[in-house]
Amino acid sequence: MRIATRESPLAMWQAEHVASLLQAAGFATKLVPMVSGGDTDMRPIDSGRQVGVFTKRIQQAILDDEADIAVHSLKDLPTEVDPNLVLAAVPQREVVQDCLVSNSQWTIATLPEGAKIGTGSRRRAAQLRHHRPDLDVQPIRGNVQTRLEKLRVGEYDAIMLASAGLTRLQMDDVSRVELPLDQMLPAPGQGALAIEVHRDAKAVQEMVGILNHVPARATVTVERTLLAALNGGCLAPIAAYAQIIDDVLSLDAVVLSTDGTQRLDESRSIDFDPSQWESCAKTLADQASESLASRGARELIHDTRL
Ligand SMILES: NCc1[nH]cc(CCC(=O)O)c1CC(=O)O
Repeated sequence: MRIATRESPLAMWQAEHVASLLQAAGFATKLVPMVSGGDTDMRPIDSGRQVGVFTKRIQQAILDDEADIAVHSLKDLPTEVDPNLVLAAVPQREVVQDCLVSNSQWTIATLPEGAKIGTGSRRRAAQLRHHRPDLDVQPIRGNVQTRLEKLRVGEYDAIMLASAGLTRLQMDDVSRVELPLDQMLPAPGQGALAIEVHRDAKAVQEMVGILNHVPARATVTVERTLLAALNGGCLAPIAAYAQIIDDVLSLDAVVLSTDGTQRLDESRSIDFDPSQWESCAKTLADQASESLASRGARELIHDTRL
């Protein structure tokens, strides 16, 4: 099984993780590393570029038969699907939270007045500004290691990252504070992996299907359906986190203005039936997106500045 992946350390870890799961199931694997446009172009991520900067090159490898499966961070995968590809599996999800990384274990509450915070994410920026309008939020680019280096040399007082990335890279020595979900709700799909396969490669789809985790698949489907319904794209200040606890599928979602002054939130739940996971997920997402849209969510996210 040829596995297409980006070359960044995090992407390589993720691909190796999927490879080891497939090996444990008896399949031989081979990594096919490649460089995506998102890795070479260091402009802020939304300055006139299309969505999918991290995923297109990897997807192309499947379409060109250079690889059998593509491993992505699900969060980076655009909600618009390529008709020639199928999402064959979403493995069990890891820690979903974001964290604040600084040399002083700062929390959102204890950050010094006017501190300079690095993030490329409007979702993170807006939630942070909502709590702390005094902070100076500035763009940052590059992979996890590059960002940590910028923090180390003092370009920023703190940066925000997904905890999943630091956990996967075993960066336990990095001084960070996990942010509570009620202050910093994650991006749709954060902490989950996505495995895409060619539409026609039915045998590969079936093999990879053993890695699919129905609760993970259902929860990310809720989050991504909501994002798509609000025309969000991966860059919008939309946060969503779905969970299944005791056969109840629940969703928390937040939509903000970029400056953080306006904030709409939504929480709802429905009974979860694993055999109907897709319709449960879509029903919950539709109810939530209608509620948010009726309160002006689509108008809020038009502003594309950081
Ligand atoms: N956009 C980059 C990206 N894509 C996925 C992750 C982290 C891993 C994950 O969320 O699954 C990251 C880095 C970050 O947000 O800190």
